[in-house]
Amino acid sequence: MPDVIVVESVSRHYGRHAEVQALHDVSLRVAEGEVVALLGDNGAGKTTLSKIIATLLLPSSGLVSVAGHDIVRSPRAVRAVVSSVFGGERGLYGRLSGRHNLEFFAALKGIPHSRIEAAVDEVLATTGLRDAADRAVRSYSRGMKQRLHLAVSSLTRPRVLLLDEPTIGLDPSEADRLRGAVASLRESGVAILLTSHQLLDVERLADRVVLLSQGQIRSDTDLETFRRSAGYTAVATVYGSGTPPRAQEAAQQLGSAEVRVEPEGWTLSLRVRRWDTTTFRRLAAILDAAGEGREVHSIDVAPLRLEDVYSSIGGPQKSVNANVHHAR
Ligand SMILES: Nc1ncnc2c1ncn2[C@@H]1O[C@H](COP(=O)(O)OP(=O)(O)OP(=O)(O)O)[C@@H](O)[C@H]1O
Repeated sequence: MPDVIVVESVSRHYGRHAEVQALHDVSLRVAEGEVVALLGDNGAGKTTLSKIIATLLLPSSGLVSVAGHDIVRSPRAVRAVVSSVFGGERGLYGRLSGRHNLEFFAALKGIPHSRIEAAVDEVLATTGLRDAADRAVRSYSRGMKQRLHLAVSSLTRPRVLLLDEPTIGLDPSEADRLRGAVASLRESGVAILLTSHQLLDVERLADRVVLLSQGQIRSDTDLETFRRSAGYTAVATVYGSGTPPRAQEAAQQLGSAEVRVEPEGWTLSLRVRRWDTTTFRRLAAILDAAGEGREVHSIDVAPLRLEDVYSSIGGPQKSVNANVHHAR
C-alpha cells in the first residue's frame, strides 16, 4: 500500500527563543488503509504532530507530505484530503437533525448540490446513524454525536483522518460502535492517525503503534511486536491466606512479582514470560513450600493488556521488580 502520510525528520519548537522543543527529528509513515496509533504521555508532542499534518502549524524543520502534497508548498491540496475529528459538543447544530447538519456541512465543504444527498446517505450508513438521521442532534447520545463528527469528516472522502481520543467519555457499547465506524473507514482505504490514551482503541483498531516521548519516537512497531516488547505475556494473580509467599523468590523464579498483604489474606501478582507447565510447576512449588501454613483460594491468569505494556515500556519506569506491600 502506498504511504499517504510521510513525515521526515520533523522538528518543531515553541517560544521566542525556541525554548520548548516539542518534536525532535520525528519520522513516520502511514499507508493507505492503515491505522497508526500515536501513544505518549501528556506533552509528548502528539498534538503538535497532528496539527502539522493538518497544516495548522508549520514544522521548524523537516518535510511532511500528505497524499503526495507538501504541507508547506501546497497546504490547500493537503487540506482537501485531510480531515480531523476532535469531537465534543462543539461544531454541531443541536436543533437540526443529523441529516440537516450533514447537508449543511456538505454544502460548506463545496460538495455540488446534486451530490449532497448521496454523500450524506453514504456517511450516515458508514457511521451507523441512518435510523437516527432525522432526529434533532440535541437528543443524540455522546457516542452518536461523536459518530456524527466522524460522518461530517468523511463527507469529502478524505484520504487521511486524524482522530483525537475518539472514544473518550463513551460507554463501552457506544465506544464499540464508534470503533466499528472507524474500522469501516479504514476498510475504504483511509489512512488514520489515532491519538488515544484509551488503549482499548489502540488494541482494537491499530495496525502499528508509535510511541512518542519528549518529542522523539521511542518505538515504531506493529501491534504484536509492541505487545511482546513488554517481555511477558500474561498476568497471574493468586489469592490466599496464611503465610504470604516470598516476593523475592517468586520474582527470581518467574519474572516479576508483587505481594500484597491484607488482614484477610494475601495477593501475589505475577507477570510471567509465558504461562506454560514450567511456570505452573514453579508457581506450585513456591506456593506449596512445606511447613509454611498457606492456603491458596484462587488463581486468575489473564493475557497481557496493552496498558501493562505501556506502563512497562512507555510509562513511569519501574526499577524494582519484587515488591511487598503491607496494608493496614
Ligand atoms: N503553543 C505552545 N506554546 C508553547 N509550548 C507549547 C505550545 N503547544 C504545546 N507546547 C509544548 O510542547 C510540548 C508538546 O505538546 P503537545 O500538546 O504536542 O503534546 P501532547 O502529546 O499532545 O500532549 P497531550 O496528551 O497533553 O495533549 C509540551 O511541552 C507543551 O507544553
